[in-house]
Amino acid sequence: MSPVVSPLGVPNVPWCPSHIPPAVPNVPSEPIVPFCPQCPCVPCCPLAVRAVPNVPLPSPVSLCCPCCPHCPQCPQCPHCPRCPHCPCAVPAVPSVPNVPIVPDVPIVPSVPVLSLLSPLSPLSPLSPVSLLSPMSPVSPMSPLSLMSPMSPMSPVSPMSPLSLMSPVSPMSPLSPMSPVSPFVPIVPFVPIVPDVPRLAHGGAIATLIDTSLGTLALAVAGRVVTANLSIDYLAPVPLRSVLLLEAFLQRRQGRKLFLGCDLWDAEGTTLHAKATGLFIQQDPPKEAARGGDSGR
Ligand SMILES: CCCCCCCCCCCC(=O)SCCNC(=O)CCNC(=O)[C@H](O)C(C)(C)COP(=O)(O)OP(=O)(O)OC[C@H]1O[C@@H](n2cnc3c(N)ncnc32)[C@H](O)[C@@H]1OP(=O)(O)O
Repeated sequence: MSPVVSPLGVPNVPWCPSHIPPAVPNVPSEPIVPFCPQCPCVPCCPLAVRAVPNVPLPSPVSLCCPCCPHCPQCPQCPHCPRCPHCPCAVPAVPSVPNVPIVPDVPIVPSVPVLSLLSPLSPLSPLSPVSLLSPMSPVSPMSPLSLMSPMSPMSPVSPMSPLSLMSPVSPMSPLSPMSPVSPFVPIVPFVPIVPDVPRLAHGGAIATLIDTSLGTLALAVAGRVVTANLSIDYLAPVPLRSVLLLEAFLQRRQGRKLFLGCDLWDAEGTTLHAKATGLFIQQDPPKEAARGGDSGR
């Protein structure tokens, strides 16, 4: 009997009985199916986010399954984040009023495993790093998600696609005048290839940090670009780990926003990285803003 080979060339990956097998040479025509790259089912798809035991389920939830019509029938997928029967599905996020939407903020390109959703931003589901409004459908292929718990140490649901909100006042926009604006997403990294122990790529972590800090800067000052980003990688980040990123505005000088963040494991016990970033406000024009403070 030939070894089962997945579409990604990984042998011995469990098959999903709910899926119709593609025509693969030398694969027996038994009622077993290689994992489906379109299916986020936990046991059979490397793109899935593993369920974390003892994590309270978000409530209320909005249920959707935009990408995989087979998931609802799949008995092996009780924790599929996109399955209508899964209580771990995307939590409903109320709209955030009076937050400026900046549609043309440059998006950091091309980290294929990242997709970031923000309640502040319009839908961009096809971007490698995409922004979703809270009322928008979830990017179906998003294997990376961020979620805001109510406090940095609270239990989190790694199954939820990203929402970025202030943990202090999740329903309120960040105050532009606030000296510190904490900002706590949760980030599960998942591998493209299953069951291969690897570490998260430093560039992916940098993208995560840049985007998270940029989102905070955007919430504070509108359209911004990154001028400087400095990261200390303190401990490796295993794939499939769930992370907690806490970002804060350190100070603001005219158009310049100095931000910092700490990247923890989900329990808040291991500090994986620390970073600082300088973001430059693009609006208003710099000459008008130079009426404020200066200094590097
Ligand atoms: C899921 C949701 C996602 C949502 C995601 C949303 C957020 C996305 C965040 C990602 C954003 C990016 O990655 S953007 C892509 C990467 N970044 C870029 O491409 C930026 C390229 N660089 C530039 O465009 C420019 O150099 C700027 C804008 C940074 C600065 O040019 P400028 O506008 O002419 O301003 P300029 O006068 O030179 O500088 C303004 C002040 O900043 C200081 N300054 C400028 N650069 C630096 C620097 N590297 N280090 C220190 N200080 C600096 C200057 O001394 C000056 O201080 P003083 O004299 O006033 O005191």
